[in-house]
Amino acid sequence: MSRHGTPAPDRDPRPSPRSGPPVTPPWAVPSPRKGRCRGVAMVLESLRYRRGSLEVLNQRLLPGQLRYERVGGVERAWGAIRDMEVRGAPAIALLGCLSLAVELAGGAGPSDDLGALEEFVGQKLGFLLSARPTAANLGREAERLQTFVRQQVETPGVTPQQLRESIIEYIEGLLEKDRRDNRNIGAHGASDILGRVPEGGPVTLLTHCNTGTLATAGYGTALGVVRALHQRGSLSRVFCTETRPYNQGSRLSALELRHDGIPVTIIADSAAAVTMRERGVQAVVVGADRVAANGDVANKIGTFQLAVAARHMEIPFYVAAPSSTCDPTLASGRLIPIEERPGTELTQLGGVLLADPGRTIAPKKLRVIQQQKLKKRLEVGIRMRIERETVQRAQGGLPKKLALVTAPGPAKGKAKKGRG
Ligand SMILES: CSC[C@H]1O[C@H](OP(=O)(O)O)[C@H](O)[C@@H]1O
Repeated sequence: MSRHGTPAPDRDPRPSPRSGPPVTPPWAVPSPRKGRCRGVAMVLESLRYRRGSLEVLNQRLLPGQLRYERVGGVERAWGAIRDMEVRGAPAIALLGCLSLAVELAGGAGPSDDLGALEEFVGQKLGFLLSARPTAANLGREAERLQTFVRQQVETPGVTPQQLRESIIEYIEGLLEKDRRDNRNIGAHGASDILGRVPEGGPVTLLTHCNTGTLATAGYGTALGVVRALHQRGSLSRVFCTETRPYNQGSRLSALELRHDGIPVTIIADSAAAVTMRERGVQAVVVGADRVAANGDVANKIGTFQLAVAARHMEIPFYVAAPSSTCDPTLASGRLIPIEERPGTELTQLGGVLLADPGRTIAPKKLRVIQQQKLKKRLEVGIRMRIERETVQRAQGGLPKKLALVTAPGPAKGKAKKGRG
């Protein structure tokens, strides 16, 4: 009986749709020893490196299993990158370079000829670059490393052993640099967001994919902004898209945010626009795989529609990325190589068949245009595209002799087409 005297409705025996029975990943079951779970220290790191030894957290197994796997060299790193056991543009770059450092520490490569050692390094980096094409970071770091090696080779008196040592040290320095960069990105992003909201927050954000500790050496890029806001006491909540097909949002971002006690809610990808409108999202923050010279951004599939929805609702849209993600050699996003992934990533989930494996559009990276540049170009581009498509459809249904007045096309060389 309710307190109003009316009979209480029969209790629905099913778990509430809002919160089903919580299933804790077995590795995260608290153990009596403080700060540890089932004997595993509760620290989520994508890479564990000591000189001569490298282990990676196999992200394909998360959140069900927390398993670190040994990477003895470049070949294993290539496989881990291609199979997305380690993913995220900065983590890919770090894994590639560190796997080379491990090989060099183990004595691989020529030991008596500077030029031959330089060539060995170049070949290994070239091979690593073939694993996944879209993210810029590994390519940029490889370029910087090769410049460093050239300088060392040209330094009078340097021995092959010294060159080897200096390359290892250079690569080891990348880990700390990445963490530092991420903290700076987080601080700048947080300040900028807070500067735009009344009374400086707290703010509600929406993010896509995983750009956190697991995608970097630590702290994260877009999730670095989320972390910085949380540390300042200025984050109300972050909505995190599940990010099909590989679910980096629900499997990885939600995991690491909850792990750090940051208020996070997972939403279906298809709920993003309505969440922005109904749940008071004040900024969208995403990472990037590559940023072209004109500011075009390539990022996880689904980013473009978030940018369009944010623009429509006048919600600020941030792309958080380190300089190694920027590729000044490409004039525009149309030149960014876009990764094609197997269709099975869409039709299967953890080996379970979700769809008839007929024709699928393989999941791939998608280009978006940075919000700062969205203002006019995206708006005009979208409008013209809609107009063109409407006109084409209308023309298809018209008698041949009737003409339609069409909107002027984009100026030559300035056309901007979305992909994917
Ligand atoms: C700071 S991670 C950058 C980037 O990595 C993600 O892609 P993936 O999981 O395919 O490697 C996502 O696009 C992030 O924005």
